[in-house]
Amino acid sequence: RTPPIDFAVVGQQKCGTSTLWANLVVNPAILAYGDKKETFAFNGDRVIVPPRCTIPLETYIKPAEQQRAAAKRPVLIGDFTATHFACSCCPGIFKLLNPKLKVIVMLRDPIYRAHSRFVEQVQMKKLGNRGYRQPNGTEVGFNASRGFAAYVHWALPQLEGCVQRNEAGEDSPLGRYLRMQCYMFDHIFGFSMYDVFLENYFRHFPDNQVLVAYMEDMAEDPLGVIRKIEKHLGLPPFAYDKSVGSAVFNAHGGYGWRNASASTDHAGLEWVSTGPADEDKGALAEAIERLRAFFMPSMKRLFAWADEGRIAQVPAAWRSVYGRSALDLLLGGSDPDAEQEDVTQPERRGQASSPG
Ligand SMILES: Nc1ncnc2c1ncn2[C@@H]1O[C@H](COP(=O)(O)OS(=O)(=O)O)[C@@H](OP(=O)(O)O)[C@H]1O
Repeated sequence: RTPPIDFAVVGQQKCGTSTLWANLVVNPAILAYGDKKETFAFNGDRVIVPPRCTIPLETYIKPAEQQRAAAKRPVLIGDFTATHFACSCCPGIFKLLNPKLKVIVMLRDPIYRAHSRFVEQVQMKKLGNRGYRQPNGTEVGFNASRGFAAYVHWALPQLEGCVQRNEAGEDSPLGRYLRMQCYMFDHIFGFSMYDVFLENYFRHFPDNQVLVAYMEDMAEDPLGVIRKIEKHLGLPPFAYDKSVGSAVFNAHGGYGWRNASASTDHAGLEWVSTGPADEDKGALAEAIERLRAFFMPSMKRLFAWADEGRIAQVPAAWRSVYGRSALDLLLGGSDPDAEQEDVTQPERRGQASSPG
């Protein structure tokens, strides 16, 4: 039996997956499952615990088989649901569906990703509410008008508390699973804990079936990223239109998977204000420093995997932001190779512009 899907772009949510989808589906050798971006087949948009891995798989397999037959040409079918990354049971289901599945993970600076999701959820008036038929996530009860910095202080203690409570399991499979669930309850910060979710995929798939790409690289060299993906999928290079990379999809100010903004007038790495509370630069700087410390251990694991060749080399800016703690700097002195960025000034990070 031919597996229903050949590849899956599993996320991460808010890391440029819509742009990737819009660019890739131009290639006649590629079909998006169901001809749409998100299937949400095994995980929803927000806090879904447990995710939907118990759906009758037949309902997923049959439409894919029909789509393949209807194509009347050899195609690779891919599921582009960006929330399948932060999903405890998804890799297991995918492995069942296709043990040779090619997995693609797109990542982005974790603070920018979190901020992008925060802005989107505030603008869509969803932040702070409980999703339909979903359990209480970390955000529930938070008054979104209090701004990003306040959300950091609201959410991080909850995440840290959850992880601490479950640290007794240490490295046991149960301990790891419980800690992953902590992060699944917060689609703002928890979903940026990339190492935990990547490790979950590595537990089910060999390294060479998992390609990790970066939004920062896509912003700089879109065709370069597409070529890497084609290679990963075993496809020859396709002659894309010159317009590839000239648009950014699903960006703030123009949400929608099919909604394109010109990349010349829109930088994806942009710090956006959601209201008066976000104008307090001191509070923002303190919150960002807290986030940097929060993500640092996770990011250092990614750096180690990149150095071991398990994943592609991370964007250089990540190392200067997350590579060294204040203590490292104090004890180790300055690193002449690492350009130190002042992460307390969000407008100086990447191509960010000043809040407000
Ligand atoms: N090429 C390129 N360069 C820079 N930035 C880019 C690019 N492509 C996508 N983006 C930014 O990615 C964010 C949308 O990510 P997703 O499409 O994965 O979002 S979603 O999960 O489908 O909701 C969204 O970020 P924000 O605008 O900060 O919200 C996009 O602007």
